[in-house]
Amino acid sequence: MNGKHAAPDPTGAAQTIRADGAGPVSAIAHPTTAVTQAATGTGPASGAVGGDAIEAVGLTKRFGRHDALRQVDFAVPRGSVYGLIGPNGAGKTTTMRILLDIIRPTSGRTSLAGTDSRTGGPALRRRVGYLPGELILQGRISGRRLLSHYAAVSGPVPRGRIADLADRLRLDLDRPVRKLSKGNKQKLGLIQAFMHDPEVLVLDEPTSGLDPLIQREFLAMVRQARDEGRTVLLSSHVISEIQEAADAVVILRDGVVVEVAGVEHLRRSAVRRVRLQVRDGDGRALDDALADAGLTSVVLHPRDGVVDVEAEAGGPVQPLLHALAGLPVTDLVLEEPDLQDAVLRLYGPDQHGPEQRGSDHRGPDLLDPSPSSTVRPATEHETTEAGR
Ligand SMILES: Nc1ncnc2c1ncn2[C@@H]1O[C@H](COP(=O)(O)OP(=O)(O)OP(=O)(O)O)[C@@H](O)[C@H]1O
Repeated sequence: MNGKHAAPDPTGAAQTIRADGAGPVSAIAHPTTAVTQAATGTGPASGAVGGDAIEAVGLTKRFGRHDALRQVDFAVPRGSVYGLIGPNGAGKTTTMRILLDIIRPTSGRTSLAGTDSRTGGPALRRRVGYLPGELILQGRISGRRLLSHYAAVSGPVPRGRIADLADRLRLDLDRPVRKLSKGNKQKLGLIQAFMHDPEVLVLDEPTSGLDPLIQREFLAMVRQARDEGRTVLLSSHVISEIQEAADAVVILRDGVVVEVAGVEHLRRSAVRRVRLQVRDGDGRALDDALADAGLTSVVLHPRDGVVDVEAEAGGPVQPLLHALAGLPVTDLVLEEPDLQDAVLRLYGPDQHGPEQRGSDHRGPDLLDPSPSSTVRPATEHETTEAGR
C-alpha cells in the first residue's frame, strides 16, 4: 500500500518482510498461543469477556505539512471483525502502522489487546498478527525456511500449523520466495500473520493479489478467528468482502473518520433500486402514488399500454408497498440494498462542512435515510441523477 513512504521506524519494527538475507528478516513477531497466554495470563478466548481489543484515540499524523490523519477515534470490540475502508490516500495504512508502532502519531494514542502500542514492545507484538500492505519478499530461501525462521525467532508455532495454513491457501512452501508470484507472496504474508493464533490481527489489504478461491478461504480464516474470540481489523477496497467478513466498518476519508457503523445497518440504509410495471391509465394516480412512495430518481417509460418505472427507494419498504397498493401494478422488482452504494456516498465529494471534520465521526445520517422527495416523473428515455 504505502511501502513507498518509508517512514522512520522508532521501534526497529520493519513494515516489510525481507528474506534476502541482508538485514533484519522481520520484526513482526510470531508467537504461539502458549506464549500469548503466558504473557497475558489470558488467551484469545478471554476476548469474549468484552472490552476493546483495538483503540485509536484522537489520532493525528502529520507528514511535513500534510495531515494524513486528523483526530481519528474508533474502537474495535474484542472478538469482532472491523473493516477499515476509504478512498486511496485516506489514511488506512498510516493508521495500521501507528497501531503496530511502526510509526508514531503526531498526537493521540492507540492500543492493541488493552496495551498501549508505544509501550507494548515485543511482548505486545507477539500477541498481534500483522500483514503489511506491501510485502517485499526476496531471496533464495524457501517459504518453509522463511516461516520457520520467523517461528524460531518469535517462539514456537503449533506443530503442523504452517503446513495446515499452506494447504488451506494452496501455497507450495518449497519454492524460493523470490520466485513466488504476487498472490503467492501474499499467502506467505498471511501465514506469518495467522500462524501463531494471535489475539489481534491487523491486515492491510489482505486479499490483494489473491484469486477468488483463495479469497474465500481467507474469509473463512477470518470468520474462524472471530469464532475463536480473536479480533480482526482489515483494510480493503473490495466492499463485497467487507460485507461478507466484517461486523462493522470504520470509513476514513482524507484522514478523517466519516462513519463508524455496523455493516448490516449501513447496508440497509442504502437505497434500493425499484422497477415496476403499471398498466397505463390514470397518469395522475401514478404520479401521486410515486410521490407518496417517496421514490427518487424516477424515470418513466410508457409503451404498449403499460408504463415501466425505474426509481430508487430508501428506508423501509412498507410505505412504498402501501403507496403502490392502489395501482394496477403488473410487475415489481425491489433489489437488495447494496453496501457499496452506502459506502460510495461516503467516499464521494465532501458531505461535511469543514467545521465538522475531525470531530464528528458519525458522518451523514445514513441510518435514517428518508429521501427528500425529488420524485420527478421523467419523459421516456430520460435519465436523471436526482436524489443521488
Ligand atoms: N511516509 C510518508 N511520508 C509522507 N506522506 C505520507 C507517508 N505515508 C503516507 N503519506 C500520505 O498520507 C496519506 C495517507 O496515506 P495512506 O497510505 O495511509 O492511505 P491509504 O488509505 O492506505 O491509501 P491507499 O488506499 O491508496 O493504500 C496520503 O496522502 C499519503 O501520501
